Amino acid sequence: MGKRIGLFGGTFDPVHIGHLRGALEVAEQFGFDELRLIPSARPPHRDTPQVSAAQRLEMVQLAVAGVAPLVVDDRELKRERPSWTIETLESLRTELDADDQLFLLVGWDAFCGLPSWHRWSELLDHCHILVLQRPDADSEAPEDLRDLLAARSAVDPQSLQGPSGQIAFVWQTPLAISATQIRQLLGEGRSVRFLVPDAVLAYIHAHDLYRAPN
Ligand SMILES: Nc1ncnc2c1ncn2[C@@H]1O[C@H](COP(=O)(O)OP(=O)(O)OP(=O)(O)O)[C@@H](O)[C@H]1O
Ligand SMILES: O=C(O)c1ccc[n+]([C@@H]2O[C@H](COP(=O)([O-])O)[C@@H](O)[C@H]2O)c1
Repeated sequence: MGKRIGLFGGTFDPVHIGHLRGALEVAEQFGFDELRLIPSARPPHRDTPQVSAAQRLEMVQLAVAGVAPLVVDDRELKRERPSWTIETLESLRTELDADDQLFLLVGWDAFCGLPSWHRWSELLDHCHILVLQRPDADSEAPEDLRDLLAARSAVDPQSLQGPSGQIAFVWQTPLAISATQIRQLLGEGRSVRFLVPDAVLAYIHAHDLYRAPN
């Protein structure tokens, strides 16, 4: 039987417990052999992050060290172009067996933007998509996703068959935490303890990240 591999891409500016708790819960529900967190080097649809890709990567590495099955995949940092997910999937597929199942985790807000992703109609050729709820997000799917949802949604997330091709909505503890909130708190000189792992907190302070310019 093929492996079950989860993928969770993000800007992770910085990684926080909304990402980490969701990732771990989904990994347990789906029995993933591994769940790869993939920091974007150059996120396609947003301004350049405040913190370098290398530092965002280091924070993700600190956050998941020793927390199986979460691991870090740094392939997007090695590409000299926007971090398009379709290219990440294509590159992963060249390393895997044909029957390995890939599950791309995306938060609801990211999922709603799917039709604007590079070559988006090809994504499901390579993976299943698992959508994580975000308590702070709107609940209506955009018009241009309705046909896809009607054709590809699985009623029971545990019933996803084959290496790719379906969409499922998954439950995880709702945590209304965002990296934006964390950057804002730090910019105001306030604490982000318990919103990020202690090792990430220590890294942020050691490198003086996200402080408002004097
Ligand atoms: N609290 C959360 N619960 C569930 N999914 C989340 C949560 N925070 C982020 N995500 C998802 O994680 C992925 C990466 O998110 P990202 O790194 O942009 O974090 P963010 O908190 O949304 O950042 P920002 O506030 O800077 O936009 C996206 O698919 C996003 O929807
Ligand atoms: O491939 C694309 O065109 C694309 C467009 C927007 C976002 N993504 C990916 O979606 C993930 C979440 O993005 P973000 O901006 O919310 O951190 C991250 O892995 C991005 O690389 C991908």
